[in-house]
Amino acid sequence: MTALKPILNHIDTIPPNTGKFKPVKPSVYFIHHRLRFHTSSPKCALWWIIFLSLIIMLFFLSQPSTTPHLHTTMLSSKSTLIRLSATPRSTRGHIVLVTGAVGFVGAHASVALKRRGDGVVGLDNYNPYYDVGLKTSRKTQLLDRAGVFVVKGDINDDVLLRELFDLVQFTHVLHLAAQAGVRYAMIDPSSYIKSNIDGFVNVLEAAKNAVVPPAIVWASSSSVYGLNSKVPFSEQDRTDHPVSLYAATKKAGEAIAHAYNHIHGLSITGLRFFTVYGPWGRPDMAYFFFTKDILNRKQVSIFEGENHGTIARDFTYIDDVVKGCLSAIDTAKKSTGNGRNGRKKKGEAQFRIINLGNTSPVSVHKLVRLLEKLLKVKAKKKMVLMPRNGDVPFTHADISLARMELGYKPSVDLETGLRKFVKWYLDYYDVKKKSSW
Ligand SMILES: O=C(O)[C@H]1O[C@H](OP(=O)(O)OP(=O)(O)OC[C@H]2O[C@@H](n3ccc(=O)[nH]c3=O)[C@H](O)[C@@H]2O)[C@H](O)[C@@H](O)[C@@H]1O
Repeated sequence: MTALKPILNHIDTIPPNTGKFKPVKPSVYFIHHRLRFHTSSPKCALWWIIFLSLIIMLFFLSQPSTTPHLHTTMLSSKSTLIRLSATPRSTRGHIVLVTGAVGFVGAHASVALKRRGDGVVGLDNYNPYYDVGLKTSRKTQLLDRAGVFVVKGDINDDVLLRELFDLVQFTHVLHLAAQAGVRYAMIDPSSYIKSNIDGFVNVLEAAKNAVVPPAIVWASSSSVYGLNSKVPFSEQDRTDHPVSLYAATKKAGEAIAHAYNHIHGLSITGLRFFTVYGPWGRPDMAYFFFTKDILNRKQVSIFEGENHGTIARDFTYIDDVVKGCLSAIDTAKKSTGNGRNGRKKKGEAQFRIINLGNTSPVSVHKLVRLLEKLLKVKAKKKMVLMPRNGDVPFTHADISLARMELGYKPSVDLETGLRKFVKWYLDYYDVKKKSSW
C-alpha cells in the first residue's frame, strides 16, 4: 500500500478529462478510471453493465455452434441414402465410417467391407493433391457399384462430423483421410498439420463424443521409423528420428491416439503401412509416375545412397493391406468411454500399433526393371543421389505382430502386384489406343 501511495497522490492531482485533451500514461489512466467507478455510481453501473455484457457475449461465442449449418441441409437430404449405406447385411455386421473413402486404400477397403456385408459410409473432401478425376472414377467405378455412399466433406468440419455420428451409430471408424507423400511436405507443410494432426484430432473428438464411441483403426506409416537402421523394423523400435514432416505428423498422430485412448477409453489401432501400391493407386508415388514416364519415353530418376548405395522399399500390395485393415477392424475391442454422457471410462481400452508390410524389400532399380519388363519399354534411367527432402534409404517390416494379432499373411510379391497394376493402368488410361508403343 505504501508503494502505491505516490501513484494515488499523483492520480488525485489529474484534472477531470474535460476540455483540452491531455495524453495520459495508460496504467495511470486505467487506475484513475477504476477509482472513479467507486466514486461515481451511475457511471459505475454503466461500466458494470458493459463489462457483464462482454462476459456474456464471450461465453456464448465460446460455445460450439448449434445453428443449422450448410451440411445440416446436405446431410438431411441424403440421410436415407447414408442410413441405407450404413446398414449391414446381418445384425452381426459392423457399421464403419471410412474417411478418405475415395483415396487409394480407402476405396479398396470400403468396397471390401461392403462386399462382405458390413455397413459402410465414406467421407472424403476430394482434395486436389492429385488428379481429382481419378478420385471421382474410384467413386463411380468402385464405390457406387458396391453401394457405398460417400459424403463429400472435410474431417476438419466438426459440425458435419457431429451430424454424421448423430445420424449413424458407427461401430468402427477406419480413418484413412490424410495428407500423404513424403516429399510434398517441402511444398505445402501446413497441409500435413491440417489433415494429419488437426483433422485426426477432430475425428477422435467426434468418435469420443458419439453416443456409443466406436473403435478406431487408422493409417500410420512406415516412415515413422525414419533413419532406423535395425532391420526388420519392429514396433518395439524407436521412432523418434523422423526425416520428413509427413513422418513427424504420423508419429504425432500415434502419440495423440495414445492420449485419447488413455483419457477417453477409445479403442485405437494404428497400422503402419509400408509403400502400398496397386491398381487405382496414387499418381504421386514412384511406381505410378515411373510407369507414366517410361511409356512416354521420359527420363526416370532413380535415387541412390552415398557411394551408389541401394535404396529399397518393402512394397506392399493393396489387397494384402486391405485384408490387414479388415482384420484390424474385426479384432478391435470396443471402446470403453461413455461418449457424450461424459462419465468415466469403464476401464482400459485397447491400444495397438501394427506394421502392415510385405517383409521383402525390393530396390528401386529392380522396381524399374520389372516395369520395363511388364511395359515392354526400355526406361531412360538417370541415377540421382537421394535428395534430403524426406526419403529414407530403406524400409523393411517385421510383421510378426500383424501375424499374431491379425492373422496377417501378405501373399503378393512385387512382380505379381505390378502386373495387376500395369494391366489396370493401361486399361484405365486407354494407353493402347492413344499411343503407338
Ligand atoms: O510407407 C510409407 O510410409 C510411405 O510410402 C510411400 O512413400 P515412399 O515409400 O517414399 O514411396 P514413393 O514416393 O513411391 O517412393 C518409392 C521409392 O522410389 C524412390 N524414388 C522416388 C521418386 C523418384 O523420383 N525416384 C526414386 O527413386 C524413393 O526414394 C523410394 O525409395 C507413400 O508415398 C507415403 O505416403 C507412405 O506413407
